[in-house]
Amino acid sequence: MGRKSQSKQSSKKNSGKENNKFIQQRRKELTILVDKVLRLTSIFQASNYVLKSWEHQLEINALIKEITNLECPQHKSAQHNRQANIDKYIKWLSENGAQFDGVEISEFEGYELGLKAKKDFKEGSLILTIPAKVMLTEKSAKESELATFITVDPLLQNMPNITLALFLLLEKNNPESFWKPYIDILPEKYSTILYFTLEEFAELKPSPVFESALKLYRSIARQYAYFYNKIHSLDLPVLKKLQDIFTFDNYRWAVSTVMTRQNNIQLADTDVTAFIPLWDMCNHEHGKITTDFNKELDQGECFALRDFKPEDQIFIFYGARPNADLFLHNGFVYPQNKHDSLSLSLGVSSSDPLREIKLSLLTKLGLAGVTHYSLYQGELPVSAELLAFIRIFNMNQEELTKWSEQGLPSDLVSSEPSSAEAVGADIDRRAYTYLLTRCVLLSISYKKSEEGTEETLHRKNIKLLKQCEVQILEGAMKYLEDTISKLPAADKPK
Ligand SMILES: C[S@@+](CC[C@H](N)C(=O)[O-])C[C@H]1O[C@@H](n2cnc3c(N)ncnc32)[C@H](O)[C@@H]1O
Repeated sequence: MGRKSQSKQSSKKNSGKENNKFIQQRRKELTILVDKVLRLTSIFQASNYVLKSWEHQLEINALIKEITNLECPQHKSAQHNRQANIDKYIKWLSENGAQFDGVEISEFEGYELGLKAKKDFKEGSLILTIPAKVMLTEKSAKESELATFITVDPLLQNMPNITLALFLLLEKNNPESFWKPYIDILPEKYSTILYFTLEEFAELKPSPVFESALKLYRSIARQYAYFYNKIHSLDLPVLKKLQDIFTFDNYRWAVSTVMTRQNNIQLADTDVTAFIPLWDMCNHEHGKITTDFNKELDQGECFALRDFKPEDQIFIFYGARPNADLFLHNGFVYPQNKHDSLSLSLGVSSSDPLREIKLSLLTKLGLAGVTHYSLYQGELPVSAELLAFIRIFNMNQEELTKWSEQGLPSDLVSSEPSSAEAVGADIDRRAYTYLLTRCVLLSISYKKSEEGTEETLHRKNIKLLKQCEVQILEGAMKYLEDTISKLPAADKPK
């Protein structure tokens, strides 16, 4: 061997050593950061936690930023063009028995991809059939090499959505994956809150979704830290495969894919979390559930929720879910949402001298542990539970004693005229006026809230969400004013 090639080899060896040293150093730094995330996200969430949650978020965000800086240079996935992968996807679906005659995948402004009708579909007619074999499910995960980890991990045993996210990551990294054509048409990133900047989180205020979003982010950061530790400490071949691909960025992608696309299907009498290809290309509109799993034919079936004409976008109904839920878990807001509601945080203060008796009445009605009540969009904004709470909250000692003497004071949880009569206009006037004041103050706080100027998809969604919440408040204020004005004149003082 010549001197030149010897020195080449030794310099290669040296650079290999350097590289190893660098990787080890990076691992060490990551382990320290991940431990900090785990500790921060495990802090007991006391009742005054809300006050601290923002400070907490700042700390967690700073750590995650350091983590992604260390992780990402090596593992940034190459940009991919979804459109370019559609043909292969369609071929794979056809070859595996999916039926979708008269339907094509197309881009729609404001929706990314969706399904387009190429022929007439009458309401109730069959649009798609998707055989179980192309579905990527928690069952597929349990039958894969991931099973060795699932059986020893308590979190995975109880959380099929996380199992599915880890399985998706493994399959994404497997060039031979049966689901490769499916995985290749998935979005590269999402508009879920896992992709929000700190400024965007802050702009959510005063929406109650602000707290839920921080909570969700903390929970995913905690999961990431938990699995990072497991993946780098347990001696399982499948975890070795995950070591290089399990980054925060990849985990939030996998979790967001699950959040925005998962479905539940009944396989052999058990509920299974699944990705259903093509079906999950349908965007949401108001309607009814028209998708089902046909056990006999072992396939998912999707029927038209209304008439669709050629060139129309084909929508499905994602279920009766408020915008807060769609925003948090699906990364969009549906302004015409007939199932929208606003969550109000209400409780009896620890300094209230009538706290005990109020709590005991709430307990009788099964409302003792309830900390949030819904205000609905539409004609009847006050739920029965909210009405019961505001009635009890506004009672005096004498009224509380009287209502406590009844076995089950069910009239309190009803807005029927006979119940309203039993409760009396005095209590209801105080109750409705209290709620009206709450709504007025809340709606003022929305007007004062700050908004960013840059119009990103995240900001568009935040703005829409807050507009929908203000609409619910305005509807409720109108309803409450009307209701108060129709109450019988005040009872004469005794
Ligand atoms: C099951 S996927 C539907 C296909 C998706 N558009 C795509 O490009 O892959 C659900 C996602 O589609 C988008 N989406 C669905 N319905 C929507 C709607 N009514 N308005 C805006 N975006 C919607 C949201 O990003 C949501 O997370």
